[in-house]
Amino acid sequence: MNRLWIENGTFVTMNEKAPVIKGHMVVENDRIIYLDEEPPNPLPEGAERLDGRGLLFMPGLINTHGHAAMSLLRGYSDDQNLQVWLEQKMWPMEGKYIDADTRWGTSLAVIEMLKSGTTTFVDMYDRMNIVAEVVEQSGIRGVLTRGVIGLCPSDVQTAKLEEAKSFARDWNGKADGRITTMMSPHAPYTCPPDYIERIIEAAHELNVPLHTHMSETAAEVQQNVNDYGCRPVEHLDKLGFFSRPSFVAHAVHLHDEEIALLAEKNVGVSHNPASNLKLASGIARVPDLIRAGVTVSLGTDSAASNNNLDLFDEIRLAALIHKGITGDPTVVPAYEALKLGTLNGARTVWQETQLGSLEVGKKADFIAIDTEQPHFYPQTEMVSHLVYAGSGRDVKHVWINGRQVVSGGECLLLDEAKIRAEAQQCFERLLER
Ligand SMILES: N[C@@H](CCSC[C@H]1O[C@@H](n2cnc3c(=O)[nH]cnc32)[C@H](O)[C@@H]1O)C(=O)O
Ligand SMILES: [Zn+2]
Repeated sequence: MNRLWIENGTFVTMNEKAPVIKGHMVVENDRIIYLDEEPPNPLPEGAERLDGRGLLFMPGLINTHGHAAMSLLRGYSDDQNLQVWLEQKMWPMEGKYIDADTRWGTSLAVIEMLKSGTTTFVDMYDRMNIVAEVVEQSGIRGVLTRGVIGLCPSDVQTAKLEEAKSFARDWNGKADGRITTMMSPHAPYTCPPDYIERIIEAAHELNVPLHTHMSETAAEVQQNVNDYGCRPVEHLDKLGFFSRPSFVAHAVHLHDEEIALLAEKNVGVSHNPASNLKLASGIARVPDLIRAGVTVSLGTDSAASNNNLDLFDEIRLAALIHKGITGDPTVVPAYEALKLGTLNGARTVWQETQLGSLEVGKKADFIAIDTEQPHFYPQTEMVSHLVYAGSGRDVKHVWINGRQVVSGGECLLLDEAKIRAEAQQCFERLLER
């Protein structure tokens, strides 16, 4: 049995009953078994002890949308809109990817996420067996899905669908339960309606949730109206997408009725503010979504449209841009922003009972922030400091499923120098290929 006793720490729990606790936490194997102001009594036998002074402990961040392997394309195409970026820049390069690119691109993304405090990430990509292997090895938690683009002959569509099904079936619950799977049409504009229906049917068959990109740009919404006579929300609803547990990425361009429908059907929204700003897609109606009762969480999208995978940036952006665009400084206050990156992420990926807050009985997925730095002083409103002054660079230690995966800012289970070197080489070879 493994026990860890953290003494005299500050815990931002994200549990509304006791949001900040100065005290002690005990982890046994993969779970939190004690969290209180008083020291545990009796003292946990044989526990490793950690002096929590100067550290702030909080739940690991949950990144609910991304494409990890695209980190190889960081900086490859900046300052373009989605359509040009995707069709003229990303797809041609991704078409040249080989297994090694996915492996080292994903590994690069995973070390970046771990070191900046993300303990669970959603990944929609291809060659997902490789992604799952990286997840297995790195200790991170992944909600993984083989996204499919259906702009191809029907035999290729079928082959991709079968690959996505096998992946979802084979890897669900693997890596000590750290991996769960979903099915995903890439987007309504890249998958014909009958293909989306087949994907939904497969999700029913396998009993897994659904994920997709939706209403990211105004142009995409207009195209949907031209092609199918309705906007993407209605389109997906008619196809039966929301009949399964599901969440969508972006949801930037929404009418009131669409927000109401997402709330009614319990569809989560992964808000990706940096990616949406950089590709000039727009700004999602986050305060309205929250007010309507939609579960909003945060995603980085890929490093090719962000350009980093530090979820603290998304938290800060979510807290700032909606104030700016609504003219109301009370929207998305600090605690709410932090909740989007933690508890709401857990809710979005259907793991709210296990993740997203520090509570007895939940999984031990948590991070330690080094608060002995000028930007955390005076040490008063620590939630405010985390959101408005903090960043992923302040993360010192990370535990996932009770296992320490980052110590003193270094990944314990992955060779960071090798990953950086391999990623560099992969990119150079991609350019030559
Ligand atoms: N290559 C697969 C699809 C993989 S899903 C991941 C896809 O999402 C694309 N992608 C990444 N970011 C975004 C975004 O913000 N909006 C739409 N697509 C994106 C990315 O370029 C990649 O092609 C196939 O052909 O079936
Ligand atoms: Zn995306």
